[in-house]
Amino acid sequence: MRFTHIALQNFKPYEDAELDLRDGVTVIHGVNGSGKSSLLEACFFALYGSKALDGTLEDVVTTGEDDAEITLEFVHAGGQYRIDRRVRVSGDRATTAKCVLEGPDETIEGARNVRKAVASLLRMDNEAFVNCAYVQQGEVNKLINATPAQRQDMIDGLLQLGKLETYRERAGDARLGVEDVLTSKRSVLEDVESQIEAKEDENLHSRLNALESELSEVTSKIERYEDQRDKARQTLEAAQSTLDEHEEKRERLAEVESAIDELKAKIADDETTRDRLTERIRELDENVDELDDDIEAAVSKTDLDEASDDALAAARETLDDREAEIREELSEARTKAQALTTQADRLKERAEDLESRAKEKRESAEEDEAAAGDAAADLDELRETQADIESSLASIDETFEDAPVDRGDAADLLAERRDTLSETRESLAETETELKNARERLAEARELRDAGKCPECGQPVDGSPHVDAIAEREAAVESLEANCESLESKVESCRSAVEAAKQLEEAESRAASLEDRLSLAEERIADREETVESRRDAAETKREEATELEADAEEKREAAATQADRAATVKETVTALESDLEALSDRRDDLDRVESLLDDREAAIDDRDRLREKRETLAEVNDERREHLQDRRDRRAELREAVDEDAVEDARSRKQKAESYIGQVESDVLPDLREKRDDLQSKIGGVKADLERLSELRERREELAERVDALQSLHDEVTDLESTYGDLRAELRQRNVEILERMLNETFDLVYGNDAYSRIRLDGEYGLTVFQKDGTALQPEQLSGGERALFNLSLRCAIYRLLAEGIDGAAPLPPLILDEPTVFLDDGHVSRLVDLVEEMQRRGVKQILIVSHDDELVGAADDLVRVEKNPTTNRSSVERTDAPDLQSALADD
Ligand SMILES: Nc1ncnc2c1ncn2[C@@H]1O[C@H](COP(=O)(O)OP(=O)(O)OP(=O)(O)O)[C@@H](O)[C@H]1O
Ligand SMILES: [Zn+2]
Repeated sequence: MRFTHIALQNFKPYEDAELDLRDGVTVIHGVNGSGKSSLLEACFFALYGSKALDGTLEDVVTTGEDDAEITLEFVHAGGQYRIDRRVRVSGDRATTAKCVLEGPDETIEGARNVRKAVASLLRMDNEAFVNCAYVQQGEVNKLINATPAQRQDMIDGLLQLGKLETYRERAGDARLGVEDVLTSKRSVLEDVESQIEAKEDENLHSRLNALESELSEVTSKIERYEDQRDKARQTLEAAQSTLDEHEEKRERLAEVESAIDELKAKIADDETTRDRLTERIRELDENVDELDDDIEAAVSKTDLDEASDDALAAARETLDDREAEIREELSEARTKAQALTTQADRLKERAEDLESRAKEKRESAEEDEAAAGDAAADLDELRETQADIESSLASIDETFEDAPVDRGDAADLLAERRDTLSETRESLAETETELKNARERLAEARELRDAGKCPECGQPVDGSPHVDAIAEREAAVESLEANCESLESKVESCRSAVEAAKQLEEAESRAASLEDRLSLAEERIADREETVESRRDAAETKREEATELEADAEEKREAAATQADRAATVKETVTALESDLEALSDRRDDLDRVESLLDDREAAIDDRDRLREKRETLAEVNDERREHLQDRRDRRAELREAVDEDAVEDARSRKQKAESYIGQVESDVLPDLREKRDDLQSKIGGVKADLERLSELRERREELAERVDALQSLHDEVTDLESTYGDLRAELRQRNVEILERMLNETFDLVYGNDAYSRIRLDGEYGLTVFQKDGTALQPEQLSGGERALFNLSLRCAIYRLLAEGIDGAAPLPPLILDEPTVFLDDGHVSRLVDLVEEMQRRGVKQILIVSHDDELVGAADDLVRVEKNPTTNRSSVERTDAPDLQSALADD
């Protein structure tokens, strides 16, 4: 197995690192803390995950980062493999977010699964890996200080000898299991044997014979008694049938007698009924006579010729015709009365409607009249207002007769005069300023002159060439003062002119508003005049309309009265016709009475005839009954003779005797015998079952004996197997111990080469002893630090070789990894270490990874890898230094 590539991201000090690993010796170098050990740890972690860590999972993630990723590629047994792991930190916990092993045949996911797969590929778990292939920094004493038992476990584990122990234990378990079964089967067999003995002691066959002969005796007794009993039953039955026969005859006699009684009673009954019928017939005859009288009286009330159905029908037809006529007339009269009443009502309604409309018109006329009155009053007021406004306007117009402008131009005049006033004021102000300046200049000139200087230029002067200047300035002042005065008076006159124009303007605007009011008043006057006229006209028209409507209403009322009168006349006709109908109904009632009397009479006659017939029938029936009665009496005489009392007595005593015999046999003798028989039968059944059980037990004994023999031989085999596994392991271990001891001695000689020690002994229990030349034994712990380091290296390399040779290339071992192996070594021993590395290579170790600063080891490298840490970012990087540059790289170091 060889690593081919490792890639890291945020693993411990690494930010982003990638490295191809090749065959041969790779030396990783760099200063302390640059990240060399971390690179090896990364390989180990990639293979085994958290189990490969001393610390916790979050330690592998670069402090301050959330994710770390590690990818390791390797070849193994000719296949390419790749492991990807990602660790994620969240909060203060880290978890494996991804873990995948891609192999040539399958892809495995999940940290546990990947770890198991790696352990089975390499045939070593993480512990075995550090014990064999990966010599960690500072772990010099681990194997030296271990107890022999720990060493034994470790080396047995690496050599898979532990499996033989497992098999031996399993064989042991199997042996114990077989022993358990064997013991229990044996005790069952003993139990069965003692049961057989007990059964054989019981003499089962002779007991069976005795019981069977007793049973046959009892059975024949039972048969005899049952025979006797059956005979008694026959006797009993014969007696019983004699008794039954007599009983039946007696019953029949009783029946005949009661039939005779019944017949007699019925005959008497029917005779009574016949008497009653005769009486009833007589009553009905009388009833018919009475009805005849009634019919005659009823007919006389009608105009019937005779009391017959035909005469009745004819009379009814006449009545029906008459009724039809009356009803027709009646319906006509009713319709007409209804029509007239309706007309009268309508006319009355119409008259009322017209009257109310006339009333409305009159009321409306009143309202119009009142409105006209109001308008007329308004009109008076408005005319007064009009006159007032007109006189005000006239007085304003008078004002304008003397004015410089006409009404309408006063506003313009005012504006014009105001402009003139302000212009004049401006001129005045300018002139005043000029005057002030002139006065100042005059004063200056006078001061200069008084100081004897030129008033013009201020230079001292002789004579008075500039006196003229002062006179000019005085004249200017005077003229300006005169201008001021005239302007002031002009301002005054302008101001009063403005005042006058203002008054005119005010009068003008007042006149405008008066004119507006005047035109408004005129409009309203016109409006009121129109209202007065139109409302008065309207009132007149409405009154005329009202008069017309009232006349119309009067007419309608008269027409209504006429129709009401005519309706009353027709209603009288209706009443008369209705009383005619009533009279007809009376006559119909008379006819009904005659008819019902005729019906009664017919019914009475029918009744009488029916009763007569019934009376006849009864007489016939009674005659028949009397004949039957005679028959029954004859039969009774016969039956009385047939009953024989002596025979009955004899049968009775025979029956009694038979009954008592049967009772005794059935209730005492037979049950006893049967019980005895059942008891015997069940005893025989018991003995037979015992015999069967005995033969079963004998069969079971055979089976058990066979099974016990088989278990015994199985037990012997399993015991053999158990001891074979134990022997085999001891033998193999002994062989391995011998080889390991040889290899250890070879390696130790190679790396130490000191004359003080003669050899190292590894005993069967993996105890280690070092012998000095003089034969004194030393424990490895007693060696010096450097010696222990060399001893440890020798032991590791020996184990590695043992495995590599023992496994015979079937599963090539992982690379040999040494972290700082030179720490305790002096220069001479470093050279020997180089020899050891070369020797290992010669012996077929394909890939060796060494972390070291040592120049000599660096020199022995096929490949040199340099690890550096950026001092500012504190992140490590890794770089391969190719062989040609090796020397120069070393020179810099
Ligand atoms: N989780 C982490 N995040 C960042 N840096 C870390 C982390 N864990 C360790 N380191 C840093 O990595 C460095 C340790 O690296 P390592 O032990 O590989 O150094 P080394 O080159 O083997 O040193 P030496 O020669 O002293 O053995 C230390 O500087 C440490 O601060
Ligand atoms: Zn280190």
